[in-house]
Amino acid sequence: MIGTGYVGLVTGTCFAESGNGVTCLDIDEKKVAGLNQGVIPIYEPGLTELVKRNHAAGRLKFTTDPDAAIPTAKCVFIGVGTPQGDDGRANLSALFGCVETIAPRLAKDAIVVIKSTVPVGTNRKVAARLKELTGRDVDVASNPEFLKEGAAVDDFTKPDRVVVGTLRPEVTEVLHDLYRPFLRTERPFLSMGWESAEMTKYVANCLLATKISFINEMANLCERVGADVNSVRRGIGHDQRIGFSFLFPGVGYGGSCFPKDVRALMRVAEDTGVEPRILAAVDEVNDRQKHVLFEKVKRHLGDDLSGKTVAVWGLAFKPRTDDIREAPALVLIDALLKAGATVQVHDPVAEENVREQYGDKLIYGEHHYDAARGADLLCICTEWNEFRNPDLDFLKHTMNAPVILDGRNLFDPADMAEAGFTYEGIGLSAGG
Ligand SMILES: NC(=O)c1ccc[n+]([C@@H]2O[C@H](COP(=O)([O-])OP(=O)(O)OC[C@H]3O[C@@H](n4cnc5c(N)ncnc54)[C@H](O)[C@@H]3O)[C@@H](O)[C@H]2O)c1
Ligand SMILES: O=c1ccn([C@@H]2O[C@H](COP(=O)(O)OP(=O)(O)O[C@H]3O[C@H](CO)[C@@H](O)[C@H](O)[C@H]3O)[C@@H](O)[C@H]2O)c(=O)[nH]1
Repeated sequence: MIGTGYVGLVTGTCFAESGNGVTCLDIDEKKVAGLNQGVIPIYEPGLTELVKRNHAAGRLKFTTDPDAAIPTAKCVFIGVGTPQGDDGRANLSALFGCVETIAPRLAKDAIVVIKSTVPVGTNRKVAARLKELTGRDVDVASNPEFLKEGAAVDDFTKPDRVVVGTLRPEVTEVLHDLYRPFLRTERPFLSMGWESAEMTKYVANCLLATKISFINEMANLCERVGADVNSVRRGIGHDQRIGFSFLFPGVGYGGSCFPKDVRALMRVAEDTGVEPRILAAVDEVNDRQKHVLFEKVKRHLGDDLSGKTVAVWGLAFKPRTDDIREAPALVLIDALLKAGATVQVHDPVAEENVREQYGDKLIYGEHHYDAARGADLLCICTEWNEFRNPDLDFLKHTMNAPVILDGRNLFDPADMAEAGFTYEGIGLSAGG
């Protein structure tokens, strides 16, 4: 397994858990040294125990040495990052770097499996490059990953479906066998061509992102017309054609996937002469949504925030992860700092990552109540469970003013008014 990030470490560990011998290869020496000592570089529920158990059992190894990982492998999974490049396209330099590394070391019948999210055409290019480098046809399979951070182990071991794109049925069979332990209870294993598998990953993410931007736009509209988006959600969600999932309004989607994948598919569309109108709107609505809380802050405290203290609860792009890539909270924090505010923050697990980026520009509360102490206003950016039932009386008396701007709609406006708070969510109305 090449790459020990969210996808690589979870995939490698879960394959080891189902009885396979897995060697994880990464270029990050610190990460690999840590993993060999049981230090898990990311926060992901349930992962630490699995890594430690399989490492101790000798089924899961970590190395920076390609010679220790590649020559004996029957399948070589590539799960390195494919971040957004300068022009919005996916940057595939790490992926093709791996191809150069593995080519001279590949066993004769090894299958190369691309797990990273890659634009259409990439598997074909990888196969062509491997042929140039090895002088033979190497089996290449597309196997996009659909796990969510914060629920990665669960998603991997109980997938809604597994998608593989291959050229040969024999390759499909090897991957089917590998995934069989996770496919009991009739979970589908879907085999298709390279291009379809590559597109499936982008289409899934872009549709989910579209739902979020759509409901965010509707929430903003609800606010203007005095409707309540939660009531509207109930009103539409029971229609089985619509459903309830992924229609929670908020401060915009973040993370290492949706933002970059929407933009990468836009570039693919443009490159092939299709104008990506919906994708462009999804991206633009999301960028704007990340500023909605700051606009609300200014309405409450004015444009100049010097001398004001603003608290921010939740820094990760979603709960149960320490990942702050493209996190909406950071857009808010940047705007608050620029306007002169003192910013006091708390996140149950992402604080260390934020500290690396912001240092002493922020005040870090050990507890969420510490971050709110003395604040003129509290913003909520991530729906961590521990934020859902605060001691409102305590909060009211320790804040400088009882004002909450809730980017995740954790509370009922009527309850908050009764508790003596000025409270605004996203698209909420006191009338319900
Ligand atoms: N994070 C998710 O939830 C998620 C879910 C599904 C798919 N994906 C996709 O999976 C891929 C990986 O994402 P991630 O979040 O796990 O990335 P990540 O940034 O967390 O980890 C990538 C790892 O690859 C390593 N690496 C980079 N170049 C290398 C090389 N040449 N050899 C060995 N190791 C190398 C890095 O050191 C790092 O440890 C991306 O394409 C992403 O779009 C991510
Ligand atoms: O109703 C919703 C659902 C999500 N979000 C936001 O959307 C972002 C992404 O959330 P989520 O999808 O849960 O997390 P990711 O870990 O980014 O997972 C997505 O991206 C992965 C990487 O490609 C895919 O594998 C997953 O299937 C896909 O859900 C977060 O900022 C959430 O706050 C909302 O605002 N409203």
